[in-house]
Amino acid sequence: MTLTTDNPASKPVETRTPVLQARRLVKTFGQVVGLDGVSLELYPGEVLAIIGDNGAGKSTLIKCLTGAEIPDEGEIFLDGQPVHFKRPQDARSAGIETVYQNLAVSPALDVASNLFLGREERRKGILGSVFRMMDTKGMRKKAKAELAALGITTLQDVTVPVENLSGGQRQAVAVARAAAFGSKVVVLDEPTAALGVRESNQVLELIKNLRDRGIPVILISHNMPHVFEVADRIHIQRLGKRAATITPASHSMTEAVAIMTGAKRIGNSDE
Ligand SMILES: Nc1ncnc2c1ncn2[C@@H]1O[C@H](COP(=O)(O)OP(=O)(O)OP(=O)(O)O)[C@@H](O)[C@H]1O
Repeated sequence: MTLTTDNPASKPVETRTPVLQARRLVKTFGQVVGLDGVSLELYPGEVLAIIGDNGAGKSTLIKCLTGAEIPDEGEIFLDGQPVHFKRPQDARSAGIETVYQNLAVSPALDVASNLFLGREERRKGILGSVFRMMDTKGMRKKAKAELAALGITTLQDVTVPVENLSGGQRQAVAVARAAAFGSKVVVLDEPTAALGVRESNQVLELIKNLRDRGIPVILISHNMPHVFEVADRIHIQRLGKRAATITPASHSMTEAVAIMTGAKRIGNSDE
């Protein structure tokens, strides 16, 4: 990490280019202000958590970053270049993969088919080009390799329909799908919300593996212990603004909650 301390306020200044950056995003819904000038930076090799009370603007922020909403004002940069996503497919094509809580997997399809959903590979030669036959064997082999690379050991058989898997295993498939195929950024919306303790721990390990493989992660979560376990930095949303960006080392969970609710204010907010 490149940090300098020679700015007037003698606060550390980040000199690296963020992988993904938002500058002063504004999004209104009629009279309701969803985002009120929010900035965010995601740096290479980090897990950035976004926390905030209900209605603080977490989902709206993520939607703007992933093409599901178009901000009214503000700018978004990917690898330092301005981007203007009009729909989720634009963000996906640019390498931003999002795993939403509910629509993450197709239950009737097997693990390998889910990993390759929308990117199916055809057989070589005339069987693929004319008869449009899928390269099922090849995709299964690659799916296994991808799961192994992510350290996912709970999915031995990639031919099992996803509806037969546990909640944690399904989430692992969804995350693996987002992480595969050279994605630049993975956004996870409440990935542990519906999971038990053991399954949550597996997903948290998976998030750490993604980061260790060089894929930065944005994690939205209401679960403070999970956030404090995996996040390198924590962006706190409050009333449509960034109230602060902290780290698990700089602040306690109690302080994070106090900032979230407005009981405590600190210097680096956009408010
Ligand atoms: N499509 C929409 N139409 C109208 N208002 C909306 C819409 N989407 C979000 N809002 C409003 O914008 C504000 C921010 O909502 P948002 O869903 O981003 O918050 P959140 O932090 O994700 O909350 P939660 O934790 O409850 O999911 C809220 O006041 C919400 O009611």
